[in-house]
Amino acid sequence: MYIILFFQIFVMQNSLIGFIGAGNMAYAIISGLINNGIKHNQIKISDTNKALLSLRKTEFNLEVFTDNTKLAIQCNVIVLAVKPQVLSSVCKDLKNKLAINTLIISIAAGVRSRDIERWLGDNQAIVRTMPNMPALLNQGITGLFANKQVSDKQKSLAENILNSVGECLWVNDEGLLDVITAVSGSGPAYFFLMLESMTKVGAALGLDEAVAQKLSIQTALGASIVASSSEDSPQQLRNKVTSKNGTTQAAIESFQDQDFEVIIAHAMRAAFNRANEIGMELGNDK
Ligand SMILES: NC(=O)C1=CN([C@@H]2O[C@H](COP(=O)(O)OP(=O)(O)OC[C@H]3O[C@@H](n4cnc5c(N)ncnc54)[C@H](O)[C@@H]3O)[C@@H](O)[C@H]2O)C=CC1
Ligand SMILES: O=C(O)[C@@H]1CCC=N1
Repeated sequence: MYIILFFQIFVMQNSLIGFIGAGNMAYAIISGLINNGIKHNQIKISDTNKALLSLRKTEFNLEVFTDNTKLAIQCNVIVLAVKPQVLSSVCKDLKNKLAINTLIISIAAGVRSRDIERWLGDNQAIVRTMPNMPALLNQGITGLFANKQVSDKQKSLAENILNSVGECLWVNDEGLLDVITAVSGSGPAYFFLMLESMTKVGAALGLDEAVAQKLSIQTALGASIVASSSEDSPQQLRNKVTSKNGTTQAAIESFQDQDFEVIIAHAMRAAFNRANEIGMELGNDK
C-alpha cells in the first residue's frame, strides 16, 4: 500500500503537465494541482490569447506558450482544455509530433477518444474526462474513460491529476461520459439557475436581494452538506423537511403540479443529446 502511494507521488512529482487552453477549467485544475503540492515548474500552459496567458503567468508563475507544439513536446502529460470546436485543429497540429508515451487527457464535452486518436495519429494514450466547475475549490467530480493504449501507470497518473480537484470515477463505456456531462458536468449551472430564481422570488416577496441571495446560497450549501454526509436518501431528507400540511408541502406540491421531474428530465436529456451531437459533428471532421 505505502509502496504504491510512494510510487504514485514519485510519478506525479516527475511529471511535466502541459495545458492547451488556459481558460476557466484549466484555471480550476491548475489551482488544484498547485494547492496539492505540484511545483510551478511542472506545469506549462499554451493559449492563443496572449492577455490571458500573461494573467495566468502572474497568477501561477508558470512557463507560458503561444505555440501548442512547443509546449507539447516538452510534457509527458497534455491536458486538452480548449472548446470542443477547436479541438480537431489543435490535435491535427500535434499529429505525429508527440512521444508515444505522452498521456493525453481531454476534458472536452462530447468529443470521442477515437476521434482525438485519429486526429493525433494512432496509438496515443488518451484519457477522456468530464470534470466540473467546482474543481475550482477542490470540490469537483470527474468521470474518466481510458482508451486501450493507456497503461496502468498512466491511469493512476490521470486519476491523481483529477483527484487534486475533487473525486474521480472511471467508466468502461465511453458513452456514459455523455450522461456524466448531463449530470455533473453541466450540473453546477442547474443549481446556479435555482439560486438565481430563489433570489429573485425572495426579493419579490420583500427581502433585500443580497439577503435573499445569501439565504439561498447558504441553504444550498447546507442541503448539499447534509445530503453528502447523511445515510438518508435525498427523498428521505426531503420528507424530514416536509411537515404534513405545512409550508414545504405546499411548495413541493406546486413543483409536482408543474411536472418538476419532467422539466429536469427534458433539460438533462437536452444536455446529453447535445454531447452526443457534438461527438457526431466532430466525428465527421476528418
Ligand atoms: N466550463 C465548465 O464548467 C466545463 C468545461 N468543460 C470543457 O472544458 C473545455 C474548456 O472549457 P472552458 O475552460 O470553460 O473554456 P474557456 O473558453 O474558458 O477556455 C478555452 C481556452 O482555449 C483557448 N484556445 C482557443 N483556441 C486555442 C488554440 N488553438 N490553442 C490553444 N488555446 C486555444 C481560448 O483562448 C480559451 O482561453 C471545453 O472543451 C469544455 O467542454 C468540461 C467540464 C466543465
Ligand atoms: O457547457 C458545456 O458544454 C461544458 C461542458 C460541461 C460544462 N460546460
